[in-house]
Amino acid sequence: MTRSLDTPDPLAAAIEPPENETPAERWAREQAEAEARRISEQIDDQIKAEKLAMRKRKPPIKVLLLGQSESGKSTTVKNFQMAYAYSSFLAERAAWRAVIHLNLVRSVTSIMNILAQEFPASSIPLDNEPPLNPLEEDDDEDDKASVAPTASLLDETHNLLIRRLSPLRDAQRALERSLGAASNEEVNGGHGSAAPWESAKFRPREFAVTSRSGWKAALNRVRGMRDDADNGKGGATERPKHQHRASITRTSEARNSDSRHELEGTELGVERAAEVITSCASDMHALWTDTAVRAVLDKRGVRPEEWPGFFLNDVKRVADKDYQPSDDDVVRARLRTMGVQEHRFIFEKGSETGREWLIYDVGGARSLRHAWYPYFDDINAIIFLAPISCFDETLAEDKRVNRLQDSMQLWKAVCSTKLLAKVQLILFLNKCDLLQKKLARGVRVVDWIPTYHDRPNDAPSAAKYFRGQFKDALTKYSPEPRSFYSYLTSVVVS
Ligand SMILES: Nc1nc2c(ncn2[C@@H]2O[C@H](COP(=O)(O)OP(=O)(O)OP(=O)(O)O)[C@@H](O)[C@H]2O)c(=O)[nH]1
Ligand SMILES: [Mg+2]
Repeated sequence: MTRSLDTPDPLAAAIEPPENETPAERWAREQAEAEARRISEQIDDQIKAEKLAMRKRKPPIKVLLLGQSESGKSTTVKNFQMAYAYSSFLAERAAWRAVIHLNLVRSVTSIMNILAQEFPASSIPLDNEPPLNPLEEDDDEDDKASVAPTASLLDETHNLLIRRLSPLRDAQRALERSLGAASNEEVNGGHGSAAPWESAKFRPREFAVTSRSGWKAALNRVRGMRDDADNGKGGATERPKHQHRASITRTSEARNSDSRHELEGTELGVERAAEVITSCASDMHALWTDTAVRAVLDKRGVRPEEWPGFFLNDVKRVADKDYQPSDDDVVRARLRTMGVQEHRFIFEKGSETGREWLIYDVGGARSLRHAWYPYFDDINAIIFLAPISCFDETLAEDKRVNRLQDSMQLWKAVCSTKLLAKVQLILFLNKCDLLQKKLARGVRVVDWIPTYHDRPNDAPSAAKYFRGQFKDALTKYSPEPRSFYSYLTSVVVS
């Protein structure tokens, strides 16, 4: 449709001064127009300044964390976040409660499974899951936990105690359902190479969840709903800052938009589990402090204190109905990483203030390593974690493989990867605290690593020896010479 030229222009008519405008009205109108122009120019200037700052801003630093499962990668991210971007750590802290509850319940049900074996004609139902020890699977013939029952140290009171604790199995299942696949420590299909990416190159990047998506966002939302309900507020009220943050990533939105119904299911599971945990608090404490129970665990060579995510020493606090995780609890909590997680931090202090860091935290189990390769491109540094306390342990996913040996194979593969030839490698020889404890109680390195020969069986000597092995591998396998940076670390204060 065309407009005839003598039809008045509606836009011009709209901004034309009104007819019969008085001088006072005209003055007011001109003032308003001048103010509008000033605001518009101010916005233009602001946009220009932001564009300039964006251009000047240094590119983000990209760090990839590598290492076998349970080497401490995610714990390193938490430490990093706590030290340099504490507000984002704080925003996520409450969401860890469900993970810590699951860690606690898992320890208890694992101990219950071990104790049940002390009652040969036991009427105590043995659950199929979880495994006897989160570090071990229960079908292993060599498993120390499957020692044949001898004259039992336990009596009917223990039997009753275990029965009273049986609701924890439902709580465990509810928490596992709520937290999803990452809550399951068993990794299937892990047999094979230490560096499966070598035969799986050039795969597209796997779907990456950010630290603020998935389970954390879901649980944060759940908390938000609960808070709203507690406060008698509707869903439209302003949510805490971290929930806005959770909703800005598409991935979290996509996952969480499923349905309110599903989230309510999650909420019910987590909250119901918390109630069960609170009601079992004194029985859990009684179990853990019972001398006969400790003697059975000792006899079977089981050391729950060394399990990842061990909270039984804090049972009264963690099982309290008003429990909120502390910083330290979050660092000690264990949740397996699935796929590759991208963490984005803006430094809040130090000389790097304002600088953006991207940290990629990978799943370290053998079956998850094929997903690493796409992240080797365009990376500034790799922090490689090798837990050196594990010299006498085997992989959860392949019981034939010694954990230290697996770390070494992985390190050699990373050192020799051509795509990483110019990338700075930083080695964390981690879990030094556990190494110290292990050697102090008499475990001998030479019994597991014959080339250790007659060196002193203390932590500094063992760490020095392991460090030397990793350094030699770097020199031997790097496509071109590069410096060796290594640190002895304990990323958890124990
Ligand atoms: N005592 C002690 N525990 C540690 C140390 N580093 C990590 N842990 C614990 O070991 C467990 C596993 O650590 P994570 O950081 O989850 O391991 P990960 O490398 O991310 O494992 P995946 O996600 O399976 O690849 C957690 O419960 C940590 O608290 C350490 O230096 N000392
Ligand atoms: Mg992890």
